[in-house]
Amino acid sequence: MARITLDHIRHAYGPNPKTDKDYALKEVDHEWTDGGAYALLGPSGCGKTTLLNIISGLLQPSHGRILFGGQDVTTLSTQARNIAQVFQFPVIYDTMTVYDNLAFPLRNRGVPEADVDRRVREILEMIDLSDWAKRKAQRLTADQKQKISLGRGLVRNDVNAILFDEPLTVIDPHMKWVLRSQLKRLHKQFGFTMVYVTHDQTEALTFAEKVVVMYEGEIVQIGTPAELFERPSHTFVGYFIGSPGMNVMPAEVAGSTVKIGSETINLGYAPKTNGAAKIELGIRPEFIRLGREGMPISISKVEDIGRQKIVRARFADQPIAIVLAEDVEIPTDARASFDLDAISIYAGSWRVGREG
Ligand SMILES: Nc1ncnc2c1ncn2[C@@H]1O[C@H](COP(=O)(O)OP(=O)(O)OP(=O)(O)O)[C@@H](O)[C@H]1O
Repeated sequence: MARITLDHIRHAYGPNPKTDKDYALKEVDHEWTDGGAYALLGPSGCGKTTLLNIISGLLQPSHGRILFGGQDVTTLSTQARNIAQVFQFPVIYDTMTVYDNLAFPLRNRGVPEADVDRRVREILEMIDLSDWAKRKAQRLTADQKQKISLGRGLVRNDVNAILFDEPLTVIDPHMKWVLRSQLKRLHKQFGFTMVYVTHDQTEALTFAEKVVVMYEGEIVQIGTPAELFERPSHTFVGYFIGSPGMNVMPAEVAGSTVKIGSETINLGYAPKTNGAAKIELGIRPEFIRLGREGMPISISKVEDIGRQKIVRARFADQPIAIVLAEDVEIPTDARASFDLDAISIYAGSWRVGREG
């Protein structure tokens, strides 16, 4: 397995890119750890596939270099990069048996037959297809075929990285959960470097150690699931991660106080806004408390979602969501207070630190 270095990579599909807008992938300059499990997460069109294709070698970046374990592979073909790939739809040989499909990548590299057999049996067990080993693949359902594709991706343990492009799209919801947990376990056991593309936050947050959140061609944060939840670097991460997403409200900062409409909150520190024009305050719905004290709000709706309830309200003329445990009573004429440690201040959509 290998460390992946993305060295000042950018990509434009059209000729002569001039401004940032011309790039489907804006500058990426990161190093991904050997043996790390990364998920590329973001909405449709944000550049996930572009970045994955640059890593796999299907696409040459317009700028920058890509290195595996310190070796420049920018101009190498997909095959020469020694990676395994699992795509959204099954890529298998219909006329071969399930067993032979899984054995193919190993036999292709001259692995001794005894090792092929041991490894194929392990994978068959993992994807729960041991009983189907001798059947022709064409007789299988779409989701069984996709399990073979996954198995083929995992069968070799001498690859630099395994790349997954929305691999669970055709898998039924229960099996999705099972396979995701198995992938995670395999990662722990074998330490594969894995890159997993998805637009589904649950999938990204349960699979990955590090989630790479992309928005409009840019990586806006790379972090653990907890970091993305507690300290979103960009308002988009706040909206996109969590359900409901973070409350983001226009604000004004003066010293260590922040004003939202006519409400003033003392932060206890001065945020470093550097005179930015667009200032916002972000707070996740889980960190707002309702009680008799605090700032005025008007509640419009309470949604019961099982162990929690979501309160929809207006605060300082802004819509706001609040998440409470199911057994928390909401007082009449409730007022709201924000957990100060959970407040983030954003200047031009990016989270700012403290002055001094
Ligand atoms: N071959 C291409 N030629 C021109 N533009 C392209 C090409 N492929 C992608 N794009 C554009 O690049 C941008 C990023 O697309 P990309 O497919 O990388 O996003 P994505 O996040 O993978 O989206 P999806 O989840 O829909 O696959 C989009 O604006 C898309 O229209």
